[in-house]
Amino acid sequence: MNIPFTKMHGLGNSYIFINVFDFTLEEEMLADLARAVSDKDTGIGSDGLILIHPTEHAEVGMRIFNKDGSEGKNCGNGLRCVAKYAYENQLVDTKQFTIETKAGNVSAEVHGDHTHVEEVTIDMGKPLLKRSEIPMLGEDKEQVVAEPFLVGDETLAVTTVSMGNPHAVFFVEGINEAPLTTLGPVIEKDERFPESVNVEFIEKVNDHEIHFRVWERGSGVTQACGTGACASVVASVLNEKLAKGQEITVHLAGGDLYITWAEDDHVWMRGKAETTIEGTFIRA
Ligand SMILES: N[C@H](CCC[C@H](N)C(=O)O)C(=O)O
Repeated sequence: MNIPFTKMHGLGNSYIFINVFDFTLEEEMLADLARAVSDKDTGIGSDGLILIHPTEHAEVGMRIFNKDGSEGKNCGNGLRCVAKYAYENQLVDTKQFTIETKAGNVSAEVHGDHTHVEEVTIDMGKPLLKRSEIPMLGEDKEQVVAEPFLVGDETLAVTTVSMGNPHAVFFVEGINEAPLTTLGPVIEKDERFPESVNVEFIEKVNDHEIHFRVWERGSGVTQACGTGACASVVASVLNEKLAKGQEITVHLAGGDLYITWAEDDHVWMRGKAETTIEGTFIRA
């Protein structure tokens, strides 16, 4: 089976995009296909697979699959790439449009023209903050903010935020020493998170900047995570480290995202999206 694809990334968080407006993929092959295209040796190499699909609920739809084949419900870097692709390939004819995700619709605005979109702004909607909405097990209380979290022989302080997908955010001193590859995979699969969890370690730089590193559910260490950057700004405001209504520069390994948790509770994300490869994946 010859499958046309486009490889794109948001700050180095790369996905293989397949436009299924005019190309049919069977549902039962998607998890295996995500694993296959993501493999750097036998596939194309990426953090996962994203389908760009028609929908009656928005101008365009996005489904995201992680490197391990699991399906996520939202993807900030993926959304910016989908918006770029949709406008450049004239799936949409306006610069502002909606994109359907498994977590609901978001609004996108592309910056550029039909020949090249440089940057995209997404209204990611409102974060979900109740323990049961993350979801996270434990006594049901309004929010999980700086809650003691025993992992191994360490007691960390966890703040949880959902952007339609679950995030566990931890503040560290010295981002380059964050226990990303040691505690990341352990926390990801911790039984307190029945749907697993994306794990972020962040460090405040000043009132307008944070450093950010991520261990992603189903993909491991990635260069960037848009929903994680949104969750990290929300967590920082909840911990009174940053102020609501301010644009925050989030320094991710792959570059900077500009995130604002607005007074109306909507989270805004602005950043680049880039295309690197167009080709055909040959699937036995
Ligand atoms: N990299 C994505 C997040 C993928 C989330 C996925 N790992 C999951 O929730 O299972 C982003 O830019 O938001």
